[in-house]
Amino acid sequence: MIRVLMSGCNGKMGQMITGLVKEDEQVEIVAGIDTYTGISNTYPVFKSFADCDVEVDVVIDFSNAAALEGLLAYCISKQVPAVICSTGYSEEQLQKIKEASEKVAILKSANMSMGINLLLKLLKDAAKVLAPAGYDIELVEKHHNQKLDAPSGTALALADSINDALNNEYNYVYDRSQVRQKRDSKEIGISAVRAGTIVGEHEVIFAGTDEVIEFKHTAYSRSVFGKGAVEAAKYLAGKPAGMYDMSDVIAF
Ligand SMILES: NC(=O)C1=CN([C@@H]2O[C@H](COP(=O)(O)OP(=O)(O)OC[C@H]3O[C@@H](n4cnc5c(N)ncnc54)[C@H](OP(=O)(O)O)[C@@H]3O)[C@@H](O)[C@H]2O)C=CC1
Ligand SMILES: O=C(O)C1=N[C@H](C(=O)O)C[C@H](O)C1
Repeated sequence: MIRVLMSGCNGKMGQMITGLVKEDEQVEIVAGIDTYTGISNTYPVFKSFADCDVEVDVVIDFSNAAALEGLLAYCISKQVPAVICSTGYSEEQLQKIKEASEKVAILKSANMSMGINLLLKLLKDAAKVLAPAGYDIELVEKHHNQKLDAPSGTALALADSINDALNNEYNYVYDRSQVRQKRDSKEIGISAVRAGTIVGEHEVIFAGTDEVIEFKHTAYSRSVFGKGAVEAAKYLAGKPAGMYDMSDVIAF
């Protein structure tokens, strides 16, 4: 049995995974970390990583960027791999994650669904054909009204995947409200909508002269993220130090 420490266990994703692993014979949650204490679980819940004294094989984190320091310190000192699914990290925090991966196994992914991870690959091919032909690239993401960060981690990952295929020559434009000039051809526009209970929608638009191609992914349930995270935890438990992502877990 793989013993999971669920970071953010009392949040939307933490509770989704708590439900999912009840049906899984290979994985059990043996402890949780959360600042919110309004939910009672079948496992002990600690307010911080420093308080956790339960032995675990892997951490799954769906909490908040503010939890990163404690998470990395715990994983390095206990030599426990981490599946990091939270979003909204600063450049400095991303660098800390990279440095930590030299000491312990880390799998970081802003989106654990199969669909988005396939899209990350497909977009590279599309961008290599369409960008040189003069197509403009825009991304629109839509999420629920409780989401803290914008744009979504997934939107940034999709833009990075496209930009990577285009020699990283593109700049990201998040807010056009103060812009008083025409669109530059080497930009990727990224727009965010926050409304209701939308689980997650990402649309990538390649717009040329008289022709538009759109790639769209819609998550109808958080289970697509939860299932991916549990598979990632099974994959990562026992792995040596290094930086991993969902392309290591999902074979296309
Ligand atoms: N990679 C992926 O596929 C996905 C990633 N996400 C990301 O996962 C994160 C969590 O999402 P979601 O479950 O919807 O959010 P929620 O706000 O529902 O849950 C987060 C939980 O973490 C707790 N928390 C906040 N700060 C800390 C901290 N410093 N230490 C410990 N616990 C903390 C929150 O408590 P409190 O309420 O007291 O703040 C809350 O209970 C977000 O960053 C989101 O973008 C979400 C879905 C899919
Ligand atoms: O906060 C969410 O809900 C989600 N966050 C992730 C992100 O920021 O990309 C993934 C998913 O879209 C849901």
